[in-house]
Amino acid sequence: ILRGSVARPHLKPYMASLQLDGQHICGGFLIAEQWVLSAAHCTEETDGKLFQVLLGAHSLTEPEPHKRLYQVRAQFPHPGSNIHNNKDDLLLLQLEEKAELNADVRVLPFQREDRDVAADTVCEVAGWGTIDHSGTRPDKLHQVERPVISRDVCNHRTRHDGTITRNMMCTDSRRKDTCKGDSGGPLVCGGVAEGVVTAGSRVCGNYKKPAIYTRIAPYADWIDSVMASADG
Ligand SMILES: CC(C)CC(=O)Nc1cccc(-c2cccc(CN)c2)c1
Repeated sequence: ILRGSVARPHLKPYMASLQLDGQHICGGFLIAEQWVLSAAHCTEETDGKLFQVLLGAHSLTEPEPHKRLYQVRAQFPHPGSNIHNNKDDLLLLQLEEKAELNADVRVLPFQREDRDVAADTVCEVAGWGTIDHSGTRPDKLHQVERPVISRDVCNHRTRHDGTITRNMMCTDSRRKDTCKGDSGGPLVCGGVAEGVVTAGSRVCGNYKKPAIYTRIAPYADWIDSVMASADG
């Protein structure tokens, strides 16, 4: 998160850190006791290895009461996701067991009504992604508030030039923005997850390249079907 602030500890108890060999790679969030939602492009550099999922954390390194690293039983990238574009950039992770829910570990509801969030709505996004242009990675969770911008503005020739589909949404990226390592985290508007951070142009803090999110509502049926099929 560029030019945000340190989050209030454990006030975003749905946040997950997707890790490989103890290193934070991407964000994610708890959508059910045994399920985390993130971004499919986070698996681009994992060479087929499964993530480990850290829940209940504020600091990535310090001991905290309800912090716990969960093994992943299976990962389900959306079948339409690919490395060439941001389409269907969603990843469902089934935890090896149900997460123990408590004050620091809680499920975040996601939007099921497929209707655009109004432009200028101020939403918030959090993550352990880089916090400056030198690529400094924070130990503590950061957050930032960002206004939604309309799909038409985001698709302008000088911005994302028509690549933003109905299944995506954008927020203003002037100065304050998401960045490397924030992918997979939720865009929360009015306490509900409306979008999942995607890397898009992999540029941060440039107003010409608004932040892009995969809208969740259009994928509610896919999410439900994967959870139902794997839960048995
Ligand atoms: C395997 C993946 C972690 C590789 C990757 O995602 N790289 C990367 C590099 C630079 C910026 C970003 C990035 C992320 C989230 C939002 C944005 C845009 N604000 C950029 C992402």
